Amino acid sequence: MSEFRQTRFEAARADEEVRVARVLTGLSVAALFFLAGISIKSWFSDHTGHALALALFFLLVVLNLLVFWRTGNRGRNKTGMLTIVAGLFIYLVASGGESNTGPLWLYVFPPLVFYLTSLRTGTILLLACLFFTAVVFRFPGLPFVFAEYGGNFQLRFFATMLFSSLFCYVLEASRRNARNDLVTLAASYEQAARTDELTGLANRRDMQHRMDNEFSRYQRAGHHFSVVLMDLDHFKRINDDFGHDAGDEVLQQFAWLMQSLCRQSDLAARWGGEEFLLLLPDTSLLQALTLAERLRDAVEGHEFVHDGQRLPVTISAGVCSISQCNNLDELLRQADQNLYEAKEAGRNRIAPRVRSH
Ligand SMILES: Nc1nc2c(ncn2[C@@H]2O[C@H](COP(=O)(O)OP(=O)(O)OP(=O)(O)O)[C@@H](O)[C@H]2O)c(=O)[nH]1
Repeated sequence: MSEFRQTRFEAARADEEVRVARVLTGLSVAALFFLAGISIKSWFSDHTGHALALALFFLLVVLNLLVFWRTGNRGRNKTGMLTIVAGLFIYLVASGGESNTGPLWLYVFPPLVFYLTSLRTGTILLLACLFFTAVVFRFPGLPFVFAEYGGNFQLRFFATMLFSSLFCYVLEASRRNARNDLVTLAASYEQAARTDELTGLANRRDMQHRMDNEFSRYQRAGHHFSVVLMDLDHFKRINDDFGHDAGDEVLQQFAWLMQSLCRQSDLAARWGGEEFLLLLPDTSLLQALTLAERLRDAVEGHEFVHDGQRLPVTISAGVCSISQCNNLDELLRQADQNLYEAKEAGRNRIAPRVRSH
């Protein structure tokens, strides 16, 4: 998986976590209403023990919500809620709830558990719950079991519960697959929107975005940066003399050469047809001039070959540092002016020329 796609997946996972936390808060509040309602009803139906047990679960849900609001720990909130719900279901199955209808609440568990956890953890938790239910059904004489269920109910409960669990598993698995496909698709479209198709470099839009960020960084923390605006000399002649394919190949080879000479933190972009822009973070004018000269020299020395023919390729470049300008427009204008001067001065050179350079 490419680094870009990996980042997108991580961002999607983070979004999902926030969404799940929001849904979980909603579910917790809904659970509070249900627990309070049934607890009050049980109290007035003289099922005091059941009413108190539900009130205890009510308090646990409140406590879990308060801890979450205080700490913002989503993982603990999820584990807390799952533990409470599992505890509630164990209690309902073992006690029978009101009129032995307790196990019916277990149907809520499969969708909840698959939504909140991974498919694997969900399956394990669900199997554990079903195992506990089977023990309660099979051994009604155990000390913690207060309910006895008929054979018919047991059979139907297990059959429907298994079907519901399988169905929830399949639904959740396909939801996750669809989400992953969407993230992959979105990542590839996003990458395409930021990349120049021919050279694979960043395109103008992406470069503009990165320069905006770099300029904010400069304003905030004073981190200097420089740009190198480059243009292939007499590129039209290459197209005219050797064909458009030869021109394309030169652009690709030049892009490769440029990237091989840059640092990982630098950004190389195709700025226009045969114009390229290098963004050099934390780089002074002198350092940028040195890099530009190295690149010019490398291009001059590189053998650009197409169909066995050597192509005459050189570049001119205009260099500028943000320390000389007030804003990005001025920076680009100055780099362009310097490039123009390099062309005027005879091409295959860098401007401005400095003594030490
Ligand atoms: N093969 C190819 N050519 C391109 C591409 N984009 C722009 N060009 C060509 O680049 C040439 C640029 O020509 P000019 O603007 O006259 O510049 P130049 O010939 O490089 O001359 P100077 O810049 O003055 O040195 C044009 O012929 C465009 O058609 C591309 O993607 N592929």
